[in-house]
Amino acid sequence: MGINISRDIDEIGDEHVGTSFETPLREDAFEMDDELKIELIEKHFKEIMHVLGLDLTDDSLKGTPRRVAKMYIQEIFSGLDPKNKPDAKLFENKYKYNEMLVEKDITFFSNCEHHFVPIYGKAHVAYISNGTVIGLSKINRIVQYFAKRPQVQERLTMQIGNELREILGTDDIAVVIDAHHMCVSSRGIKDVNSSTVTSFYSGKFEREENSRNEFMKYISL
Ligand SMILES: Nc1nc2c(ncn2[C@@H]2O[C@H](COP(=O)(O)OP(=O)(O)OP(=O)(O)O)[C@@H](O)[C@H]2O)c(=O)[nH]1
Ligand SMILES: [Zn+2]
Repeated sequence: MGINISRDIDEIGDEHVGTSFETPLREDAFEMDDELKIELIEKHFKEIMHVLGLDLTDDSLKGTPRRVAKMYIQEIFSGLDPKNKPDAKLFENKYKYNEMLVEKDITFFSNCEHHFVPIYGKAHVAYISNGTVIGLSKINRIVQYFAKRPQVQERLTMQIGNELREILGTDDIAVVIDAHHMCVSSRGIKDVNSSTVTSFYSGKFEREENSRNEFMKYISL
């Protein structure tokens, strides 16, 4: 495929201003297949290591550019590609369970889009059924899918909330994320104790303090 990555990077420019909670992606982001992406990242990561002065003939280092490239595409940034989006298995709410369902302490690992170092923490999610029920593990999978992108925590929170709202066909969704940013702890200000809390409330969770308080009680933040 004749994709010139240097040209593509130059064309991004400085003007891109995100207007929503969508991850800012180039329009042709999915024209490259995974193998080509891995080859290109390998090539460019090799150059970064070379510039750092590392000896790429060293036994332990020579496989690193490809390892990093595979890890980016197949693991830590796999959530950029919609083909990796989890199928959400839905069931009819036969038992007429009308209270909130809370899936809490969902551990996730993401990466900060400003520094490309880890963000890790817990997501807590609640919804009130509008006739359909989602398989529990699918909630965790949705969190993991959006975490596997370069992220800011605000956007991650909103992407999870919005996806659940669409899949479940209800506005009654709550998401709280409590996370550590290694760009804050391991470099820069080097604060190892602070964490960041973000929330998404819609429907009853937005309107009714009682619903929010009940959710808070369950996740005991
Ligand atoms: N709002 C928000 N900011 C984030 C998130 N992750 C990292 N940041 C911040 O993004 C900012 C980038 O600021 P810059 O001043 O361009 O980067 P920097 O010079 O490396 O800043 P320092 O981290 O203060 O050294 C930093 O303040 C980070 O703490 C996030 O999820 N949400
Ligand atoms: Zn950062």
